[in-house]
Amino acid sequence: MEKVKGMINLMVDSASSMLKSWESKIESEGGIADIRVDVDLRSFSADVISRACFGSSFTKGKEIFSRLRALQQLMSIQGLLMGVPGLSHLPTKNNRTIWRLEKEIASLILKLVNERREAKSEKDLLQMILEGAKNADSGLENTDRFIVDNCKNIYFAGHETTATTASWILILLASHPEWQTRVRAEVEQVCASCLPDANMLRKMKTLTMVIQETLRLYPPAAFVTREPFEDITISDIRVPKGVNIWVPIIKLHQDPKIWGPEAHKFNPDRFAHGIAGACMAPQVYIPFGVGPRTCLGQNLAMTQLKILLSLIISKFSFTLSLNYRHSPAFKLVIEPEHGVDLVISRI
Ligand code: HEM
Repeated sequence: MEKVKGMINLMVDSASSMLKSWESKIESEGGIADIRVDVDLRSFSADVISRACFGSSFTKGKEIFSRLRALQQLMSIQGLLMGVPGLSHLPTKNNRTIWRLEKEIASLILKLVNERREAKSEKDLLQMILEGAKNADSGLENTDRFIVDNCKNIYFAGHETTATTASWILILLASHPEWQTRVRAEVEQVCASCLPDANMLRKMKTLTMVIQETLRLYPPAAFVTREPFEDITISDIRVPKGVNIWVPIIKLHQDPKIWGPEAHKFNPDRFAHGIAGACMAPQVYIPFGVGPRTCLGQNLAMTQLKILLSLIISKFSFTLSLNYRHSPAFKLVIEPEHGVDLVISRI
């Protein structure tokens, strides 16, 4: 969290430039505009992850992000078949495109890495990955693979999930104006027309509840996966060593036996007394996973979401556009299939 606090200014900076573009659009359209926001949210979170972890901007990583997005779309077509052994080695049209994209992403990342090696920059995540690779000392091919895999992981895990969560939050606030009003009142009271800082973010209780409830109903990561290293028994199910176990987060998050009869309803108040107060079994609330492999970036994501949302809500009011079609879809993350269109006006 201490490291994340040092990133707050760059997050405010990235969000502000996106919101300026919304302001100009609204002004040019006479005070109210229908804006497709999900693409902007993705660029915003890509910019934050590029600057926070890789010391470069979104513009520089743009080609990597666009190929990762194409890769994500292709891999989601395979859906649950993804875990079937051998399938990814068949030279189908999809697989051949996936292999091409993976090669291009790898060479773009290595290009970025070489520029960094020459520039000898500060100790950000990329620098730590490079040092880790040096220490592993396992031959050039393996070293490059270590670097590429780690960078790819952070690029993808760090921006799609956060951008998608921001999309779902805006959809839910647009369709629950009473919560929009409550969050706006809190932000106005806490920030008093100043830009948000770490201390202010800590005080945003209502906004935190809204984020928690959104992550309950629309957890972007659909599954947590595990592989047993030996034969195990869970309840009365025998799971042999090496079998992939997929835990569907959404089933746990919306089980009426755990969350009550209104489990499917958007009600951030259920988190008024924390996660333990919200349900019968707090260990099933796992939007960021669980245990030693829990999400590495959850503080970064929560901070980024609070900054973005507090800035949006203090400047704009919004409703769902008639162009919006509700269709949560599994595309490696659970995202709004047809994008997010909002009708936005200045306050
Ligand atoms: C709302 C945003 C996010 C959500 C919902 C989310 C969710 C998750 C989930 C469910 C896992 C799997 C955990 C497990 O298996 O127990 C995970 C892992 C991971 N996440 Fe996130 N994540 C988010 C944002 C981020 C960000 C911003 C970053 C990077 C800075 C990040 C980096 C990672 C990494 C590196 C892992 C793998 C950790 C490991 O295997 O040790 N995530 N995330």
